[in-house]
Formats: sequence, C-alpha cells, structure tokens
Amino acid sequence: MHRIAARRLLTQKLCSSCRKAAAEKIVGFDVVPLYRPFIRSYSTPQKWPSYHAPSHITQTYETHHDTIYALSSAEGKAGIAVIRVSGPSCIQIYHMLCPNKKAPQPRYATVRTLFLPGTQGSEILDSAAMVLYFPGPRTVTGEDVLELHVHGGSATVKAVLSAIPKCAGADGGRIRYAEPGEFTRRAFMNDRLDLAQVEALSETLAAETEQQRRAAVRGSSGSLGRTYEDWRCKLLAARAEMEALIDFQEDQHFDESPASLVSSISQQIHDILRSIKVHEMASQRAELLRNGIQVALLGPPNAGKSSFMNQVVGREASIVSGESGTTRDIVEANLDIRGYLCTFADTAGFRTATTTTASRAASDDDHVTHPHPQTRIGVVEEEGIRRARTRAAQSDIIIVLASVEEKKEHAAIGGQHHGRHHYEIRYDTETLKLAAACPQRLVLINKIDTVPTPADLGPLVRAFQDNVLNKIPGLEDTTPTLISCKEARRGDKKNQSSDHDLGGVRLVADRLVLAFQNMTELPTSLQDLHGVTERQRQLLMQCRDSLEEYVYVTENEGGDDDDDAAAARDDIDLTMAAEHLRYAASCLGRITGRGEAGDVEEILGVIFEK
Ligand SMILES: Nc1nc2c(ncn2[C@@H]2O[C@H](COP(=O)(O)OP(=O)(O)OP(=O)(O)O)[C@@H](O)[C@H]2O)c(=O)[nH]1
Repeated sequence: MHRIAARRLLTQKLCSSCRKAAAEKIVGFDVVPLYRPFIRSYSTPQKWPSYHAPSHITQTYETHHDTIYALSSAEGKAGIAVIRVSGPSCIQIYHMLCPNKKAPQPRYATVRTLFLPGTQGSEILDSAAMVLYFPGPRTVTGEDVLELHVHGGSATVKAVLSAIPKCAGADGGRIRYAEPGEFTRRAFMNDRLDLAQVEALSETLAAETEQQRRAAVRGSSGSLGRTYEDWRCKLLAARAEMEALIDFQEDQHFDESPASLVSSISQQIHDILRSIKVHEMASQRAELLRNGIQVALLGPPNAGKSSFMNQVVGREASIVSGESGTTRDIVEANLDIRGYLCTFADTAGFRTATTTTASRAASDDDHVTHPHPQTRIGVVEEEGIRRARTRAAQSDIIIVLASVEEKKEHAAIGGQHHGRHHYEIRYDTETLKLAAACPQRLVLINKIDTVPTPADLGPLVRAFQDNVLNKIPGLEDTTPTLISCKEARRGDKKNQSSDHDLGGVRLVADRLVLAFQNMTELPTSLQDLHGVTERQRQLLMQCRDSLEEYVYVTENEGGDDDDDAAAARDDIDLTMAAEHLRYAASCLGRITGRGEAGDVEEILGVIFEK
C-alpha cells in the first residue's frame, strides 16, 4: 500500500519538498527513504531542469539552444543603442567581434572596439563600444548574456546587428534574431520569472501613467507567484491525502477516517478561500488603474459639459489619447489626471431640463419642467441619449452638470416697462438619478459667473440642495461644487499662476483624484495585489468556485442535525472532493505557468502574443 501511495505522490507535479512533505504525512516517515532515489531523480536538473516546471515545457521548446540577439533599446537615432545577446555562443561572439582581446571579466563594463568578424581586426564596426558579459544562470534569461552598448546611429546599429550572425563558428550553435518576447520566454523557461512576473513585465512596458507604473512594479516582485504556488502545493498535498484514503480506506493499517481527514484539510481550504476573495477584490481595483477609470459627463444641453471637459483637459490633465466616439453623441478622451488614467465621456444633453429658483418653495409643483426649446427630439438625438444612459450605467464615476441661468422678466410698473434679472439653476432630474445610482459621483453647478454677487448665489445653491438633491435618494448629503468654465478659460488666457484656481476646476480635479484614490487604494500590506491581472482574476474565480464546491461536498451534504451531519461526514464523496481540489489546483497552476500538461503552451501563447 505504502509503495503505491508514495509512487502516486511522487508523480504529482509538486516541487520535491512538497512531495516529500505529503509523502511523509501519508505513508509515514519510514517509507520515504525507500523512495529517496526516485525523488532525487525527478529533481535533478538534467531530468527536470527546473523541478517546478513540468518536463513537457522544456520538450516543446526545441530551439532553446540557439543564441538569440536583438536591439533592446528603442529603434531610431539615439546616443546609445543596447544590443542584447543570450545563449551559449555569447563568448564566441565576443571573441569574433573583439579579436585578440582577453576574455571579458564577468559583470564588469569594458570599452572595446568592435570589428567585422573575419577581417582580422581591419574593419571597424564601432569604436568605444561598452561590452558587458553576464555568465548564466544568474542572468535575466538564465543563460549567458552579452550586452553591447554601441553608438546609437542607425547605420552603426545595423552594421553590428548584421555582424552578429556571422560570428557562428567552432561551437556550431545557431545564432539568430530573437522572436518577439523571446528573452522573456527564456527567462520563464529557465525559472527566472514566473508567469505572474511575465505579465507584470508586460504591464510595466505598457504603463503610460504613474499609477499604472506603480501597480506594475508591485506585481513584478514575484510574491504573487509564490503565494499562488504555495496554495497550489497545499491543495495538491490535500488531494494526495484524499486519494490515498480513497485507495486504502479498507486497509487495517490506515486509521484515518474521511471525517477526520476532511476536518484537518477544511481549515486550510477556508483560509485559501478567504485569501482568494481578497485577491479578487484587489484585482478589480488594479483593473481600474490598468484600464482607466470611466468618467461620464451628464446634464442638460448647454450646461457646459464640453466646456468643462476642455478645461479639465487643458489645465489638469494631459491627453493620453483622444478619440471621437463612434456615435455623434459621445466624445471620449483618455486623460492622465495626476497619474490616474481615466476616460472622460462627454455625452448628449438630456433634453428635459428643470429649473429651480431661490424664491420657490420646496414643493414639487414649484419646479418648472421645460422640454428644451430648440428642437423636437429627433431619432438620432434620442439614440444619443439612449447611449448616454448606457454609458452612465457602465461608468465608475458620474459627473452631473447643472448650470446657473439668467432670466429677464419684464414688468409694467407705473405704466413703464422694466426689465428684471432673475436667476435659476437648470438641471436634469434623470441625470441626477443616474448619478445617485453610481457608487462615485460629483454634482457641479456651472456658470456661477452669471450671478453678479456671491450673496445672490448662496440662496440659489441652498434651494437646489433642499429642493432637488435632498429629494433624490442617494444624493441627500451631496454638496455641489461651484464652477465657472468661463472664468477658468479667462484664467488660462491671463496665464494665471498655477495655484490660482480661477473657475474652481482645480477643486473638481482634487475631488476626482480623491474619488480615484478611494476606488483604487489598497492597505500597505496588500499593495502587491495591485499586480493581479484580469486573466489571473478569472482563474482565481474558477479556483474559488471549485473550492466552494469542495466545501459543499464535504460540509453541507450531511443533513440538518448534528447526528446526520456526523454520520454523513463519514460517507463523504471523497472522489468528488478530490476532483474539486485537483481542478482548483490546476487553476492556480495556470496563473503561474505550473499547470497540467496541455495547459501551459496555451497560456504562453496568450501571454507572449502581447
Ligand atoms: N457664462 C458662462 N457660459 C458658459 C460657461 N460654460 C459654458 N458656457 C457657455 O454655455 C454654452 C454651452 O456650453 P457647452 O460646453 O457647449 O455645453 P454642453 O453642455 O456641452 O452643451 P451640449 O453639447 O449641447 O449638450 C456655450 O455658449 C458656452 O460658452 C460658464 O462657465 N459661464
């Protein structure tokens, strides 16, 4: 029995220490020495180069003995260009490019003249190039690496690049230009990076904003991969115990019952489940940083939505990329607001505007609803508003604009006509209700410059709060931010000092950034979780589903009262429970690239195509 159990364990894709730990737990310490040679043979580098990596990875990767090279710095004219070479022919290449020079000292920078191979040092490719040699395996790819820092003119770079493949010589190795991502792929194959780190690297290269960079850096530490691998090993060890119990339940030497085994495993499973939920939550926050925060601008026509967006773009943000919406009615701009990537969507004005004035009482009848006077709503516009509603529902933050409007009233006093100015706040109730349904929102009142004195403005704003906002569930505590895009524009023209917030746009940006922080921040102890990607989150969800199934099978199928439950626990469907553990572990394996046969190549395809 022990031999079969141990053999089963030893063929699991566990690292040797976990296999050994599991073996000790099941079959007893005395049996392990019997299998020690077997463990060793699986963990020797020749047979299993990285003992974590399933052997099929190394088998399918047939070309890994080629030496590869590529321009690692950006294309185009530059002071210096870096050419990286990785593989067994690095030293050969060095000697061909730098004839009659002694071997490079590992990890020391040396200045060398590079010559065209085969010209016996008569034709110079580049003078005063810097050469660095890193012997494997403690290098970026896990192989020997040679770096040539040459002058960055395109002719020099081209000449050196075309000289490298001519260096193939006595060692017989093939030298070829690297495929996209091949250096990183080799780093993965040689266990220098796990897949979570590869993804973090891809995020680092793609980062356009400060917050994206910070999230990517947090994901590159390798701690995520180590955590998932730790969970996976625990699940596999638990599964191995279950399978041993399935096979040898009848054996008189096997004194563990299903109930005692399940209860010893349960605590671990619940701990992993709790942690997975935290990782899922963190990944949603990380996604906001990575993909950008969706901000929708809503309000009645002419409230100043476009003017506000232009002000934000011009004063507080740099445009990452701008694009016209596919519809006539949504205009999008990707902005970097103080390090946060966000997509602003300017939407069609909602055509049913309502006004409130300071003098009106707090009764619904006192609000006047005006269909916008310009036109009747056409089909295209209706579609625009429908799309604005959809967009609002998908947004992370809604900014609703209302505006102060001036009205002239004519009155006949003593036989003479007098024009009287009066002010009202124009808003759209539907847009406010949409904002109330969104977890993060800002309400702005624009065009405050229209009102001659702050004394006139105060009662208007109070009336708007009391009569409108306080009556919409969810907006009761909302304090509107007062802005004037016109004043802000004037400030820009006058080139006002940057700390002068003319028009109040900076205050809005402050509030937005505060909202961004609330939506994305994680406690210091969890900041590495900003590196959890969407792909990883999907796999974590699948892992969680399986573990919940496991919990259901092992804990809930026992009936309602305690006696039933205790009886049923000894009647647990261990085969099913073990299968749930196997699937959960395979999901974790797919995150780090330690998946089962067949999985890993598919994952590599998805990740390296980026
Ligand atoms: N007095 C004043 N006028 C403003 C202010 N902001 C915008 N306006 C004017 O209001 C009018 C409408 O501004 P837009 O920015 O086009 O308003 P909108 O909400 O995008 O309008 P639609 O695209 O029709 O929905 C323009 O004439 C602006 O110049 C402001 O702060 N003060």
